[in-house]
Amino acid sequence: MALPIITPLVAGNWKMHGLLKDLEEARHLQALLTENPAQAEVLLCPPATLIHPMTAILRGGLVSVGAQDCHSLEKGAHTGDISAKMLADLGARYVIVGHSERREDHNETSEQVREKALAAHNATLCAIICVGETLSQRDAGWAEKIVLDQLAHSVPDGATASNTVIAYEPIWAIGTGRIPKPEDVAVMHQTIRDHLADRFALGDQMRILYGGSVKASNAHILMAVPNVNGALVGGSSLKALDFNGILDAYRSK
Ligand SMILES: O=C(CO)COP(=O)(O)O
Repeated sequence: MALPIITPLVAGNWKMHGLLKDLEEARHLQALLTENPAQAEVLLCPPATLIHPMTAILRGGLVSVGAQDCHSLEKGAHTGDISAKMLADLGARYVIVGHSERREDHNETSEQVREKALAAHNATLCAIICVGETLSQRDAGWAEKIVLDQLAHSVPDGATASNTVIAYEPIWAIGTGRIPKPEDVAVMHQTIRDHLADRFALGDQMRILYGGSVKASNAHILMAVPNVNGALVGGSSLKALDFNGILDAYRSK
């Protein structure tokens, strides 16, 4: 059977970095991509404060804008929270949910992540649902079991290849400069693919991103692993030149 053609997604997660002046990096990235396009969809997820001005700068270009979290309800008395509908209203097209930093900092459970992903779908946003194991879980040989459990509870039943992206981010690789062996990435992404293909009609076409210390120097290796359909990038997405270097993995030589 022929393999489905999947358009890769390379997404930058700015986390809690970025002031108005840093929108210059988004503008620069857009210019670099226009000059030398990549065979991938490109996305920046800045802090909520920058979503609206960033969409204004990037309108009509090759870089989309997303958010880093949303509330599971559409509106209500939830001081400080932002709904998926509000993010869509600002021009966001994607929202990251269940990042390990939110699972840790805000005690988010997989069930809450699933509710957020559903809210994203209802607001016509694509949910980037994050999963990943800690180092002690990997060392104990539990990595696949942990990730399968997160997938079972975090990915809502209505997920499709167009409204959902999975990001596998081993927690011990985030911000550490350490990356898993490509063969370990291959095993985990195959495990995720099998789960998606079993559960969803077009699960074989859902994008599965790798995240954790992706940079220009390792992107070619990581992006060539089977079932890796792009990257979720933290630190190396903050500077246009660094992020553009990662996109070289999706440019012809
Ligand atoms: O958490 C990440 C992206 O969501 C990865 O962060 P780093 O690329 O900085 O390791």
